[in-house]
Amino acid sequence: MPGGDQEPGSYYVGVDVGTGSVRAALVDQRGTLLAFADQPINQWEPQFNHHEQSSEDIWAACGVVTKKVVQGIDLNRIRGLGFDATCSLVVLDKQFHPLPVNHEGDSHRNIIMWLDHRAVSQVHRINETKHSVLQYVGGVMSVEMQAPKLLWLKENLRETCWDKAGHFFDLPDFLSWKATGVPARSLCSLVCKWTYSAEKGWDDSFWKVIGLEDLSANNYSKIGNQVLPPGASLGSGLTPEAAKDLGLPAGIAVAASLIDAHAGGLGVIGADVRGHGLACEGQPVTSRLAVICGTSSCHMGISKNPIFVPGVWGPYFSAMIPGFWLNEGGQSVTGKLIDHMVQGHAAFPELQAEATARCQSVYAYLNSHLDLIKKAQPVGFLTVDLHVWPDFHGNRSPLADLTLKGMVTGLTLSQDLDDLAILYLATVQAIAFGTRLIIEAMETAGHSISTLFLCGGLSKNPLFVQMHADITGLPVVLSQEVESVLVGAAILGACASGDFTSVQEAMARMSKVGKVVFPRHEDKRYYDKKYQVFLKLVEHQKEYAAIMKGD
Ligand SMILES: Nc1ncnc2c1ncn2[C@@H]1O[C@H](COP(=O)(O)OP(=O)(O)O)[C@@H](O)[C@H]1O
Ligand SMILES: O=C(CO)[C@H](O)[C@H](O)COP(=O)(O)O
Repeated sequence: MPGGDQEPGSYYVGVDVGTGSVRAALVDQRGTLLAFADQPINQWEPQFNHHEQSSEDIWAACGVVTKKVVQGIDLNRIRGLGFDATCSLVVLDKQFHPLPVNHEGDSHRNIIMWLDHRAVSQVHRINETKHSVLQYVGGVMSVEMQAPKLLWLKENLRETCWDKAGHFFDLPDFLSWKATGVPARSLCSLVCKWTYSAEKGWDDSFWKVIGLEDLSANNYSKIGNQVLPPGASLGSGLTPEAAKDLGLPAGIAVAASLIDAHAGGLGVIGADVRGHGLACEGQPVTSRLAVICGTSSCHMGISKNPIFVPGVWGPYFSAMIPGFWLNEGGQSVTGKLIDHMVQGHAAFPELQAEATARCQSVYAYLNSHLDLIKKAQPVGFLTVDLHVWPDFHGNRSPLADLTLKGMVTGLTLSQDLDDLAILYLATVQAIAFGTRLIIEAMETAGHSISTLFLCGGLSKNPLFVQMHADITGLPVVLSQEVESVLVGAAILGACASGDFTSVQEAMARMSKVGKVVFPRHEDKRYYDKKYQVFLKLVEHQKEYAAIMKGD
């Protein structure tokens, strides 16, 4: 029933595998979430900067959440299933069994997570080649992409992993393979993380020059030779075995997947904004920037023609929305950084006790505490002499420098709750200044952005949202459904089912504006000054590094 005129009551299941948990939702054809469930997933950090997960654990968690969201409903109404996930590297042997990605030989831990920075030496050597594929990742390959991780495995775990490996999957593609038995890869993962070109396919010379020419054997069968656009229907749909694991009907359509940030983009960027007084109303969708803020933040901007933004990933053709080029800016740790700052503070136990006593999250408690201590001034002004540089895990965009570190200036001897709240505020502001820096880089290169569309766990934090509006000077749109990434995954399932003729049509029907947060222009002068300090911080950090390198 193309054209969105399907019978009332058609449902789609979206599954979102984030860094910390797996979420599922049952979504109707208007994009409304009818049921939601989540389940935490394990992470291991056997050494500093090594982060691992288990594909078996993750698949089991998928089954827990999908079974919950379809409880009590007529399963015959479910027409499609879509997955999104973090861009982590899954390693399987020739029989599709997990292989260890660690020196301990623990094959349960067969995923190198996206935020793993073990392959620093490998990525330096890859960047030194100056190969032309690097133009399409902002000029510098990130240690978080798959090529350096593959090279690390070859150089460090040759016998236990590399020689035995039969299949290297991006996590979103692992999930769609597990569901259907079809080892096809999504254009999204291969273009964004594996140097595949939508127009030219794999580049043999790249894999050869970095020492991984063995991957080109059998027409790249280990890393993917069947490539489908996100939302395309896979094989004969959900296999009976996977149907049992997930508690869903066998044979329902399963879509080629998306990386989680890209699913968030799909879930928010196409909404009808009429009547909200936004500058993007009546303007091309290219004036919108989707910002997906979870453990990390990803800044997804699209264009009709390729735009090369130094230090910002892409341009990637058709990797998120078919027919559009995508630039993806990012900050490697945002939610993780806020949690790190808050949980590491001496007053954290007191904060936890206070928040628990009021049945609030620690963030809600901190936000109301800041309102108490701000007195007559705007809350953001509490950080007049406290400034943070947020790159505790290197800079992804636009500086593309993984050696950068976090900085805080303005510390005192105070260890009380006020001190914790103000440090938390300065951290949230630093993340928003990072977004401003990314937007400026994108605009200098040719983007013209008038409106932000935020989603992900951090968009549940009103302070985080207001600071993004105030510091960028742009209005922030929040979706009607807080779990917009899951709407994006469900849009994939809806497309695979054939209920919509295109991703664009499904986006227009299923993503909806909820709330709009406008910037407080009266505070602009203050934030401009803080931004000047922000830029000085990184300049000074580079000077310190140069001094320490000198004789
Ligand atoms: N209710 C909330 N209020 C404020 N911040 C939140 C809330 N829920 C989650 N967060 C923040 O969002 C981050 C996790 O976002 P999420 O989208 O769940 O991550 P991921 O997709 O990476 O697993 C946490 O690190 C936390 O800082
Ligand atoms: O690289 C990314 C997208 O291209 C993301 O940062 C990565 O997938 C992790 O996402 P999240 O912060 O939602 O867990």
